[in-house]
Amino acid sequence: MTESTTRHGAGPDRGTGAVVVVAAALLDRGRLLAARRSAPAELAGRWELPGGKVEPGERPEDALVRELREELGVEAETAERIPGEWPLKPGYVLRVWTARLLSGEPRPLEDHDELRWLARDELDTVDWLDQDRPAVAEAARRLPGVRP
Ligand SMILES: Nc1nc2c([nH]c(=O)n2[C@H]2C[C@H](O)[C@@H](COP(=O)(O)OP(=O)(O)OP(=O)(O)O)O2)c(=O)[nH]1
Repeated sequence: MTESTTRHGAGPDRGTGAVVVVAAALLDRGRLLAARRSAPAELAGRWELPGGKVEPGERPEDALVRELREELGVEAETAERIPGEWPLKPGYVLRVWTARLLSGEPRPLEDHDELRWLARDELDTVDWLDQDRPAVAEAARRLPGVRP
């Protein structure tokens, strides 16, 4: 483990050395949850999939359930890993799972100041972080299509 990953408390991926950020395509009633970041300054105001860094020794799916509990105050379960891995800032990669709500209504408790449930035809209405756009496009394929 490098000094920087120790300092941040996040676990590097054993294969690549990159810190894995796990994020949820939380799907409910045909919509996807988008979350607006409140910090850090360079990301504030942009929208993302809720999640966070995997801690050392933690399974990614467990990290995601924990992050959704901490950030949104909900119980959720992961469903399907969305194939692929997307680079974030140097040394960080994003992996995404679809997730289902088990209980609670998401609230922006940490890291976010607004949440929105978006249907497939509404996904372009928020300003996604550039690095999230490919993952969001993949997640969108799991949403029901627009009705004619
Ligand atoms: N959660 C999340 N983070 C993302 C996304 N896209 C993206 O670039 N990031 C960046 C923002 C942060 O630099 C990093 C994740 O950090 P975080 O602040 O959400 O993680 P965390 O909850 O574990 O935070 P902390 O313990 O460091 O406070 O990845 C995304 O879709 N979801």
